[in-house]
Amino acid sequence: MPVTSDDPLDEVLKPPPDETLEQRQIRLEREAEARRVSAAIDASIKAERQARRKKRIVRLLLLGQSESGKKIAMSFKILLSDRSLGKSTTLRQFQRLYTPTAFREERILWRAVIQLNIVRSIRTILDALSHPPPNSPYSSPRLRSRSISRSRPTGNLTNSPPFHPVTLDIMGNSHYNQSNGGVDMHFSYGSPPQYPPPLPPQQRSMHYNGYTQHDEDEYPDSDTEFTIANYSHPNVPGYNHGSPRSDPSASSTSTLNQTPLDALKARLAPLTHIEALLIARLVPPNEEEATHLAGPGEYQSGVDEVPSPTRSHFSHPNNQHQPPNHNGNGSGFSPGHSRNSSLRNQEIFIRPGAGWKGGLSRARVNGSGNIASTSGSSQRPMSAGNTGLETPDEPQEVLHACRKDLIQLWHDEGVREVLRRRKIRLEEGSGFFLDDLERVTSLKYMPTDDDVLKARLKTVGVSEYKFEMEVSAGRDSGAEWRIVDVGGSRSQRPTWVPFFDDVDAIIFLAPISGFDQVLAEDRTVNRLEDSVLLWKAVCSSKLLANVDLVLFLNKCDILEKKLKSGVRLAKYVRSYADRANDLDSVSKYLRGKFGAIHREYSPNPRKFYAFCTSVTDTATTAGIIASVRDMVIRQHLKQSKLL
Ligand SMILES: Nc1nc2c(ncn2[C@@H]2O[C@H](COP(=O)(O)OP(=O)(O)OP(=O)(O)O)[C@@H](O)[C@H]2O)c(=O)[nH]1
Ligand SMILES: [Mg+2]
Repeated sequence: MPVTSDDPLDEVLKPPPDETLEQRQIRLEREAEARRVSAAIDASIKAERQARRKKRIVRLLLLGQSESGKKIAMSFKILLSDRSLGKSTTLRQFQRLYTPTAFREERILWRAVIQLNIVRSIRTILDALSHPPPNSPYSSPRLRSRSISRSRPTGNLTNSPPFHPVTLDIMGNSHYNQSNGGVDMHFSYGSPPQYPPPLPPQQRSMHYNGYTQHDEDEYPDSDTEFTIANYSHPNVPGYNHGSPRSDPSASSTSTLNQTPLDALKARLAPLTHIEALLIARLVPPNEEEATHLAGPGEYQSGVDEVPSPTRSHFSHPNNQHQPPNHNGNGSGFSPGHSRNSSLRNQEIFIRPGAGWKGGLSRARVNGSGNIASTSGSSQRPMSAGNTGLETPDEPQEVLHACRKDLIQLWHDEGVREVLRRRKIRLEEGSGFFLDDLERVTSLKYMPTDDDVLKARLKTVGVSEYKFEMEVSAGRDSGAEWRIVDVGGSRSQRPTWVPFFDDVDAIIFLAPISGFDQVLAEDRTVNRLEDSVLLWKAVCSSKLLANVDLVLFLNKCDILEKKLKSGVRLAKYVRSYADRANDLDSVSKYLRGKFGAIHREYSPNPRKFYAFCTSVTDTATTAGIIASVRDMVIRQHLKQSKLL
């Protein structure tokens, strides 16, 4: 009696009813061969699985996803609050340390980013010169009156942003609340900010008072009271403006007259073309979003704190004031293409991954090279090298041709005065290369390691970078690292959630130098406060309850400069009171605060590791990254019961 089966495949696969002996023989041989191949595949899969088990995979998530976790994997995530605080720089540090060859070979690709950083800095200066503050150098009567009319306070708050008690969820989304109590992420402000602020600048503050205030000592409680000042700095002469003579190549520190200045601006007009060219090179053609042009506020931290009239011009597309252009009294820059001019405000960004590098690489090797793969050890750009003898490209040639004017502009005393009055502190911001113009505009310029770490390219999205350790690191040698980098701005934070799963450790970066600045995306929120809130959210997350947290209190180098220049933390964090205003005391205090939050908000007790970092500093960061790596590996091995 024939055996019946429910499987429709049986019907299809069964031998034909009129099969001859010869056909049967062939069929059986084929089936035997298929079984042999299948067994070989099974064996190979098994061997691969065993090999993967033996091979350690270190997953470093810059707020990104680890893999399934089925295999024995070292995985930890780097969680970074806010934007521009060093996630991508930390990633680059890992690459520099553990895949130095790949890092070196890719340095040339960063030249385009650095060129764009320079062009953007220059545009910031020229934009500022186009709208100089009243009675400052270069303010013609006409410009002066325009500037004054733009900068007058409105005298009423009808244009003020809504201002309510706010709850920040773990993703940084604000939820406005009617009440102020109960939930641990609530905080409130005592008074709304005035907007725009009155001129001339004067100290104005709003109070953040979300928690009970205590006197703190070495281990303060987690309640931090912030006073958010919208003017960040006292008018300390020379603050963050560097010395005009700091670049030995400076040809003069005199103030240009208006006419030579106009001539100089005209000579810099080709930078408009270069800017468009660089954007086209860096951004894939179909990435419409990423072609937005940056405005100054996005990459100079100095203006973030002041919602000045200049900023409001940049912030509101409908502002009556026309963007400057090279035909009028403008900066000499125009967007260089037909995009909406309001987009000039936005910082250029890339999707993470090496797509932009792939594009540049292809351009350089005429289509034959491609490093679109994110693997640091595979498919390197064929023409990349570290000889310093790279063929100069068009942007480099233009920058080289403009170098004297660029240097003169940057070292001009009148220009410095305008920047000072506008509170534009390029030196403090990201992607600052103007003190190195002589070097970086040379025709044979090859970015150094430090240059690559200093370069600024905003991240949007999530991407995993894989690389094999080139450098033997004890137990770590041969491990595969997977680092996921993400965009850190508030709008990007919802993309983090899926990556919270299956994590061994988190590195959280808090840019503590931002204590006197506000978020670009929400100018009612102090940057440090935002980090504190996000830290609380991460600590209290049940999803992450068993994950060890590592805290990087980052940008300590900028913090130190700020404190030394006379900016007092106590002005912004009232509970800091009359403690010493130096790096040691401030970092110790903030470390204590973050540690206390960690203790108070963690669902389960866990270890707390904190480091004061300047992740652009190669020497100090190397040691810190090595400690973190060892700690994570130890912890992982412990958990895997392999230790
Ligand atoms: N001086 C100083 N600059 C830093 C430090 N960390 C990062 N930077 C600079 O700050 C800028 C922003 O750093 P990124 O690493 O791009 O910031 P991010 O967190 O990836 O920012 P998004 O991509 O916007 O989320 C870069 O130009 C860095 O060189 C630091 O500790 N000190
Ligand atoms: Mg980034």
